[in-house]
Amino acid sequence: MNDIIACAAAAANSSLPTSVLGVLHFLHSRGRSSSCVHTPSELLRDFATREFNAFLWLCLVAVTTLLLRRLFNLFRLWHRAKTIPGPPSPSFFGHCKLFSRQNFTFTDVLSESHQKYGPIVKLWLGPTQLLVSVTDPALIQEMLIKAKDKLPFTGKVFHLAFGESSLFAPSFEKVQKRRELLANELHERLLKSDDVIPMKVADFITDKIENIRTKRGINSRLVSQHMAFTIMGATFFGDGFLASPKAAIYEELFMMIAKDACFWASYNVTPFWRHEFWRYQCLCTKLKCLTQDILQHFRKGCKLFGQTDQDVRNESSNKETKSADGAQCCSGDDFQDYFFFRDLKDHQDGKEEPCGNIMRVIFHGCQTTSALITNVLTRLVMHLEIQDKVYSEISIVGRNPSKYEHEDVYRMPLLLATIYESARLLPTGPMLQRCSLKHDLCFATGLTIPAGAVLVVPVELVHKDDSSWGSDASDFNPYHFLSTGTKGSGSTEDLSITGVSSCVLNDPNENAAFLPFGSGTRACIGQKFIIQLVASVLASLLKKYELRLNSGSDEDSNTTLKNNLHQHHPNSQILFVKRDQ
Ligand code: HEM
Repeated sequence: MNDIIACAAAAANSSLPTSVLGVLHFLHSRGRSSSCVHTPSELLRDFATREFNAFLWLCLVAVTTLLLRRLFNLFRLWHRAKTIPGPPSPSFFGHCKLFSRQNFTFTDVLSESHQKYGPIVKLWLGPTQLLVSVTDPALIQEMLIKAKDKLPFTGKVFHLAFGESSLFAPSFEKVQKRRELLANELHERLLKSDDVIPMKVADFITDKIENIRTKRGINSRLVSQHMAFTIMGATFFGDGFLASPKAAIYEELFMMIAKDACFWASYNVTPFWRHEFWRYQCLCTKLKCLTQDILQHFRKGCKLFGQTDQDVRNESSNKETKSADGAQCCSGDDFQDYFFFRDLKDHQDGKEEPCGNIMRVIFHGCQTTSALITNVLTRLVMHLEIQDKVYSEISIVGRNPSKYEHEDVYRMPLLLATIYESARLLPTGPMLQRCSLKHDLCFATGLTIPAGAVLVVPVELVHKDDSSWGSDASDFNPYHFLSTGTKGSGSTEDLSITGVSSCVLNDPNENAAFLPFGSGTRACIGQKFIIQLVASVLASLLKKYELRLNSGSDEDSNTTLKNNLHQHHPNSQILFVKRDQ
């Protein structure tokens, strides 16, 4: 024993860990007090058992505290939710079974509940998951301003396809800076007088339509996808990009990824064991490399895109960067001077994918814009009287072009109203979703929504609510966005031909029940920008072509929800009939 003590003393002077000293002290005290003699190994085992028991006790206390806290939160949630009206929960598992009832969608369940219980209802998605749906415009406005976060799984589609990035992230703190930068950039572009992207984009699209026009017409979804991609591509890579052979590859890759993105994100556990998943991941990597490749050329003033195909091939082969055929992508440092990265060096956390944000925005912009254009085209071919009036409006404005042609769209109230009305009747996203994970949400009315509840706005119900839109809320009527006034341009005589003579476009965002672009803290920042571009492109198209529904295609305007986007179903074939000019 003396050896052991000597050892301990030596250790005390050295840097032995204190736990070892503890063992030695323990052995020493045991050796002195116990009458029976234990071997050191027995003593060590005894000590280890006690330590292990202590550890188990600690774990037990920690887990019990955690569970008690959860239980406390659960009771708090149940107690606070009591004040919110809603159908009684049919079982411990909540209302989930209701949603799986055949031919009964989530919106149907919400619609039924709202009719019965008023503009704010709760539904239990499970014993611990509370969903609160709001349809009252004033409450919605307040809620969308106060609840800044989205659910933790929001953006999984983007994350899986494009890696770690800040835009579209659940936490507002994380997206805030990027939102501001992108919004400023888009705003600057709108103000730039020499930015004639809309005209070039429109020319490019008309050329394409000329090439793919057949006697049977063009599939509306296909042409809309192409228009949306052209708009987004020109916006982020410059209009020279459109003429590049890489544009077609890029578009194809994007469409392939868009088709499967929601499917792979729907897995709770990412299916690493499936070959198809790895094939999808491979496509995503190719897209990433191609984006970097294109951006690198963008940095050099987009000269590449004005060059011949041969130049493109030569230049590419000299580069370390490989294109869509796979392999190595260039480093994020190469893009530091691209506007998306400007001023962001201080905010980059190092984990972000260099092109993640651009791919996210292009993806979101393409998906939503193409859904909106399909929707507008379908409305125009189904309401020829409106198409004729829009055409008259375009012709009149065209006779007196403004200083910058792309500003002319602001002198076409009926065209803009048609776009807004199409977005109202078929919003691209059926639901806005928010949450406040940490704090209860207190409304001016005194209502409190407990922290942790999922907040949703069933946009379609709000958009078709008679109390906000009148008795014809479900009908297509662009005049919902127009009011009679004295503003407008062109001669009164001319404008009276259009039937919208003294009509003025109301600011759609003044109506709290208009939410295709969301509202509040996390509202879409691309709204103004995309409306202007879509209107410009449509004006150029309608000036050149009369749109007709191919008699063979189905006029049924049933809608489906695909990849979280509303779509007309079945797809209409549109004839682009050339006008005499
Ligand atoms: C017709 C086209 C578009 C529609 C219908 C649309 C719709 C939406 C909607 C509904 C949201 C969510 C808003 C909310 O939760 O309150 C959103 C978010 C967003 N949109 Fe759009 N969008 C469109 C085009 C664009 C474009 C062209 C851009 C950029 C160039 C853009 C950038 C964004 C961004 C960055 C967010 C994320 C905001 C955040 O997470 O904080 N959008 N958009």
